[in-house]
Amino acid sequence: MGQVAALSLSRLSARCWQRLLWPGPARIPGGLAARSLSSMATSIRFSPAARSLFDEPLGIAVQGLGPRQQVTLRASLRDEAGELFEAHGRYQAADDGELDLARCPALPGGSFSGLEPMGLLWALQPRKPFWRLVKKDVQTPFRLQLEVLEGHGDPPGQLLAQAEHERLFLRDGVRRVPVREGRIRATLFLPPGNGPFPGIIDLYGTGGGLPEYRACLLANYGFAVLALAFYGYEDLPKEMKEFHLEYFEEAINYMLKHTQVKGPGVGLLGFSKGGDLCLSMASFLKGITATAVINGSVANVGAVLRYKDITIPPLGADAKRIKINKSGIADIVDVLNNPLEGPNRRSFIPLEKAECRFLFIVGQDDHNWKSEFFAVEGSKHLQAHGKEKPEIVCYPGAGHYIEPPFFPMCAASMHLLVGKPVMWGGEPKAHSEAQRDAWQQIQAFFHRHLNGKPSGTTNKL
Ligand SMILES: CCCCCCCC/C=C/CCCCCCCC(=O)SCCNC(=O)CCNC(=O)[C@H](O)C(C)(C)COP(=O)(O)OP(=O)(O)OC[C@H]1O[C@@H](n2cnc3c(N)ncnc32)[C@H](O)[C@@H]1OP(=O)(O)O
Repeated sequence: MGQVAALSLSRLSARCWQRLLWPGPARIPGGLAARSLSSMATSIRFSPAARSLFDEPLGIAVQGLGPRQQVTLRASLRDEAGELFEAHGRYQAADDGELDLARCPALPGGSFSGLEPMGLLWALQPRKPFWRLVKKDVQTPFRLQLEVLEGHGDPPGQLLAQAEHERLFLRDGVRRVPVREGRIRATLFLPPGNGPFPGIIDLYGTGGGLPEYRACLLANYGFAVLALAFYGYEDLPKEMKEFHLEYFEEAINYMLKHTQVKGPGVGLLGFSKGGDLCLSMASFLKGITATAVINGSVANVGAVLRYKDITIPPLGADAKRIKINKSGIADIVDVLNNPLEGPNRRSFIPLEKAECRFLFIVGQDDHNWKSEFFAVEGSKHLQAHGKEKPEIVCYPGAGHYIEPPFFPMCAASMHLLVGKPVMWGGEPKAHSEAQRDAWQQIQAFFHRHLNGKPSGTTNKL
């Protein structure tokens, strides 16, 4: 093995491989031999070294650069559909030839600028228009590729170093249990050990399928989390026409009967359409202690809701209120009718019937609908009926798709109800900061309200 390889190998950490590419002999006047290897071997250091959880910060540093050398760092990953997501940052090494993203600001001209240690992740953007980063198989990691390129040119200069890092979804010991009990179509994530653990039911919105990634990331923090499908999955209804709360009631009872789920009640976490379903569950069903809604509606939307002899119609909408933004993409923020006006009030969810605590997470630049208006009106409604004031956390500059930390912001994608791409809103940096804070707020809310009683006093259904 050549000297370069030997030198390179000596730098390899046990768990983090990197392929040093011999940059070729330095073009030194007079054709002299290349500079000493040590000055040529650039290396990348991740912390943690080889793998980390997707929602955890990742330390990134580059060593072996020249004093104040200008380089471009290019991050990329391919999702499970093979679609490429990329981001790059322009940097200048310190006087000692080290570049630590925690201490060194990105210069203008990249995907982001300023001191952004995680910018290479949250600024990832797809080559395919209207594509969103989702993780379908949470048992495998995303493989993050990082390249260090000479200079700030476009196209960039020669490759100085590259490395790979795995971004995981399941912490060691967290169990993934498919649930096909009765009509329930779900996946339960259980922390290591026997529990019992505070239980949460996690609902995404319009789109069908069974997104598991938020549920499993949450289970990494000690919750038993049930990712619940409710249409467009296996033998569930194919379309969003009507929902029966009895299906969701079955999921609550499944959780409260589970030996590893702590009673007396579960938490609900709902995003978008999943949010108003959680609010309806909280209003009509028993066994719910805490409900967190991310950019949800306080009116039933998109499909008829039924429970026993009760029917809540979907809030009306008017396609004429669809705007087209300067990029030619649909903006549906005004499409829904006002649930406080006239017959639309029949769609307002009777939150006053709920016996749980509420948390509303709001992206103030949400363009799917008026999430802040919904949260404020929900709060007024609860207080007007003598109920506890809900927690409302608003994030300026955050759009509709508030996901777990470091998911890149999706500015626009196909809205399966509208049948065309829509803009979701948000500004990437503000949206990323909102995701990090919201994730902490949600965990704290559930720990506060689900861990209230010692586990010995639980009374299950
Ligand atoms: C001009 C018409 C006017 C109409 C007037 C307006 C009337 C209607 C308006 C009413 C007002 C609003 C009422 C209700 C609003 C509801 C609010 C919301 O919920 S907004 C959406 C929130 N989204 C989510 O919560 C995500 C939910 N889940 C999913 O998206 C999916 O589970 C999944 C993508 C994570 C995976 O699903 P799966 O079924 O496995 O995916 P599949 O490969 O079958 O793809 C299905 C379909 O989904 C799209 N898709 C898939 N992957 C991606 C991706 N990575 N990025 C972007 N889009 C993706 C894609 O379109 C797929 O369809 P294809 O035909 O295969 O392209």
